[in-house]
Amino acid sequence: MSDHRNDANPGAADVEHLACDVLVIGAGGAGLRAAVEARLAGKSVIVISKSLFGKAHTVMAEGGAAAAMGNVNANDNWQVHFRDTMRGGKFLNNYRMAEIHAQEAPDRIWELETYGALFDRTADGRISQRNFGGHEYPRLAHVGDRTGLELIRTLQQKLVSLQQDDEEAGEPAAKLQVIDETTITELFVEQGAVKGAFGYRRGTGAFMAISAPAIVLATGGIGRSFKVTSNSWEYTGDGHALALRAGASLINMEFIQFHPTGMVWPPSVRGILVTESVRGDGGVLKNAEGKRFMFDYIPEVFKAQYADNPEEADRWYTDPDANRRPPELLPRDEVARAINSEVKAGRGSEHGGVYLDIASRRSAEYITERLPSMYHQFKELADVDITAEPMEVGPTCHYIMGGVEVDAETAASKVTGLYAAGEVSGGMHGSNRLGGNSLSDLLVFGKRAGEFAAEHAAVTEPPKLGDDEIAAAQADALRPFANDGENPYALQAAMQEVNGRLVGIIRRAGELEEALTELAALKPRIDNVTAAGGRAYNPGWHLALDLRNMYLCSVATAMAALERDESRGGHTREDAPGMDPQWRRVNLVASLDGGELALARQDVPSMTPELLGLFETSELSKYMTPEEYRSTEAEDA
Ligand SMILES: Cc1cc2nc3c(=O)[nH]c(=O)nc-3n(C[C@H](O)[C@H](O)[C@H](O)COP(=O)(O)OP(=O)(O)OC[C@H]3O[C@@H](n4cnc5c(N)ncnc54)[C@H](O)[C@@H]3O)c2cc1C
Repeated sequence: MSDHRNDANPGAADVEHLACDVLVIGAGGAGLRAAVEARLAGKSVIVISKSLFGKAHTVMAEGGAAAAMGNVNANDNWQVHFRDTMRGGKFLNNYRMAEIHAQEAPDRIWELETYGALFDRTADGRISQRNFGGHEYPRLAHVGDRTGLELIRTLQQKLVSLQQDDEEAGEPAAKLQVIDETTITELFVEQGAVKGAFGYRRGTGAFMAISAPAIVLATGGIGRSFKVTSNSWEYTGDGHALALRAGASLINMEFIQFHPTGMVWPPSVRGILVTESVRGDGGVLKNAEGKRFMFDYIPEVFKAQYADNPEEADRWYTDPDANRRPPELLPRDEVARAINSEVKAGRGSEHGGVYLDIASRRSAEYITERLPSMYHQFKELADVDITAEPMEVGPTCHYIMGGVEVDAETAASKVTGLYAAGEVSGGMHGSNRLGGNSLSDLLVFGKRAGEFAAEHAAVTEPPKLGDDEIAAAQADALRPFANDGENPYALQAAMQEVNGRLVGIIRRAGELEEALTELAALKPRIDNVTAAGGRAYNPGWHLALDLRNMYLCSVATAMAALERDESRGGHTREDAPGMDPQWRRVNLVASLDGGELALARQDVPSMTPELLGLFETSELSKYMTPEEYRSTEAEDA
């Protein structure tokens, strides 16, 4: 290895140059599905991944992928899935995305089996589907509680098969390269269109510039901006920030999902996810007094669908058509708030959570067969045998509903040639995502992003990157070595502390203002963050570069959370409880204006009469203004 890689001041020659038709940033489900589609369209593709290939969040997904295949309950269909998704998102969803998602998810799941996936089966040999919060029927296609592993394994296998098809290039992977352990730090843009990206190899610190007329962002979420999170180290909002800096917009960044059940003990594992499948398969939540408390927290809008007594709730598992669902399976925002309230009222568990009990309700064989990863996770990390004793759980930052504003049909952002799919995109889930809807979202819109990125590349001249812009990106990446400020870990901890204390599950206007002031005070410190040592294997330097992305996302979230003075889905304002129908018509759109974040209000597009007709007027009236749902009645008539 040449010694330049430890040099904090290399010259412009120290940059590896690559080119392709479609550059995919991120190798989770969305990125890999996009890459498959773009390659199938005949385009050359490069996939970049910050972590090891195969180690994206998608691989961690446990519960399953939601798709209305109707295998377990024949009453299920795309219209019911669409309704559930809109209800879960409290009707703020981009309705067209929710419609496309519900319609196309079954095909994307079946297609995966043609790529080699094998989902668990029903007794009659069809793909099995399990219950999950907010889904009216069993809908999650799954492989035990390791569904994401099967998804990633299959997509990787498909990529490898596509790498074998290019004899003319001489090198099998020439037209479908995967470059892992590489972080993209900047996008190159000219006259409103993307033309490439800049990054560095994490192992060596070597720089890379890739020219491409079409780029798909598939970088996942922002969880690492919070201390207690189910997200792993690489989720620092890079794609969100890259999009902003390139001129794209982010919508609804105030909506962050705190999953109700993360581990709370021991401290070293706090935040690690406890899958919702535990509740889907019969687990119930109890407080320190042994009370099954969720019956006390069923909101008015959900009373028709959720049982108000344990007998009916338990009967639902064997006879879902004649009984209402257990309240433990309310959408995640409701359950997380309920747990928060129990703990606050002094009825929490020993370590500040509540109890999740499946041991007293299902046999040990059932638990170890249905939830093998959970069994091992608790045994190894907490020395708890979940077949014999309850788990201690509490809310953990899990998913961001906000993200890059995209066109529903094409996944295109506002910047020409820039597409976004998966968790980095916004709109699909409205104010709250239903469990299982992310894996299906990333398959449906990953495919679309790949398809339309390939289409754009086909009609666009290969771009050229200028030496000056590459040198500027390189100088930005090297700045932490020349700075004389603070350690990046201390700054990340400070930012996490502000977000956790002031922008968490329950928010108040005064605290959000305080958060914005405290974040602003962090800005010059982040600009002056210092990296010590050389460029090879230097996680401190990597974090120093990630910090500015976390900062932009944190400010966008706090600004939007302050502006939206109502409570909806993953945004709860103690000083503005309840949903306001006027706010249901508003998306908050963040963009950069002269380097500063600016927020604008934008109308939520109205649903078509056909889609509105899928709901009872009595339900629409809980979310919409009278003019909105009455105009529907008039159109229907
Ligand atoms: C523990 C856990 C369990 C979950 N269970 C479920 C479930 O059962 N069902 C469900 O629907 N959802 C589930 N989710 C959510 C779901 O897994 C994620 O939302 C989804 O996988 C995101 O997929 P993605 O393709 O958008 O991004 P990811 O899978 O998160 O992949 C992002 C990729 O981008 C790369 N990347 C990031 N930044 C950069 C950069 N700057 N440069 C280059 N590469 C970059 C990363 O390295 C990674 O390869 C779960 C999430 C977690 C954390």
